[in-house]
Amino acid sequence: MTDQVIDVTDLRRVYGGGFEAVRGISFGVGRGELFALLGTNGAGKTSTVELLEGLAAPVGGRVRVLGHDPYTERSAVRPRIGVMLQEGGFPTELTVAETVRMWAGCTSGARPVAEALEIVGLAKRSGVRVKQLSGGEKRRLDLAMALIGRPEVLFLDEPTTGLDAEGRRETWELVRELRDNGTTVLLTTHYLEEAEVLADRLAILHEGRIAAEGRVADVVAAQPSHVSFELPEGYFVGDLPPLAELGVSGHESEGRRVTLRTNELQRTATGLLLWARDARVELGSLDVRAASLEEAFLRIARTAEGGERGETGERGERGGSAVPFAEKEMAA
Ligand SMILES: Nc1ncnc2c1ncn2[C@@H]1O[C@H](COP(=O)(O)OP(=O)(O)OP(=O)(O)O)[C@@H](O)[C@H]1O
Repeated sequence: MTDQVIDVTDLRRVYGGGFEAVRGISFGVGRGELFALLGTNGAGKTSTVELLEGLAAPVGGRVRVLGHDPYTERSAVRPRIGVMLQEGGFPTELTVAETVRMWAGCTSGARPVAEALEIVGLAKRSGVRVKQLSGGEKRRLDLAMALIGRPEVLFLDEPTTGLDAEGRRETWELVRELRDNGTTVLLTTHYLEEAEVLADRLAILHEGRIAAEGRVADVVAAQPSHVSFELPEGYFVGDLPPLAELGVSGHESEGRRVTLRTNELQRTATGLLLWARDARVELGSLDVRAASLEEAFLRIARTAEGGERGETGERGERGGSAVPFAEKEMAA
């Protein structure tokens, strides 16, 4: 008996017209873990999650949720999972309490309605019609529905879209509590900060493939840091010390603006500043920036669009590697 609650191997999904939306992805999510699926638009997040929820059958590969095939063994899986969709689409004339009660009536072992509303902070709005709720309150109602059956696994599809900063933070707090109480959570989101704050591990999907996967810190650590600056009139990149000696792994320059990429930020920044001091060079708009998840994400998107100048843009190993792309070796 393994504690792998979601187990995906070489999963593939092809739509009617022959379009391959999911191109052989593999990942696992352990019990009580919060796993985030990030991706550029059209990367295949929803297509993947629908396979995990058992809404469609894959054309290839294997999915197991709680040890079962969610499509062919739907009745074994469905009562144990909760799904929060992007658009709940509930009748808007019913009140909040009526809506949850209706849903609870279709769910075995449902929580009491009042408890579900209390969890999502809608207790005081129970008598209000759904059409009168704010966008954020509607999202919380969607979450109440997903929680009604005390799910072991919770699928959250863009749970904070449309929420203001406070609403987003409240939802994060709630999701964290659920995870801390043992619920396994699979989250898709466009908000990098959301993944950074919540996820134990994440995968970045691009064009149906996993471009990077791992703990947030590992995905970030696989990215280079940047030092950018403007050289004074009459200076060029060639006037800098040999870049390899500064620990630089790649660079771009446009006019006098230079950006250095490095996995040794302190060495690069120190070497550059010592050179500038000794050469009496004033570096303009100096910006020293450590790697971030946003950088990892943008880099995947940019490289896929044709590659950054001066880079090879090779893909790293799929699934399990936190290293998305190889850096071009710098010639000294
Ligand atoms: N029913 C369908 N028929 C054909 N192609 C589809 C269908 N649904 C989705 N696609 C295509 O599959 C690809 C992946 O779509 P999907 O909705 O899974 O991406 P996503 O990562 O969830 O995107 P987004 O972040 O924009 O919601 C897209 O190119 C999309 O146009």
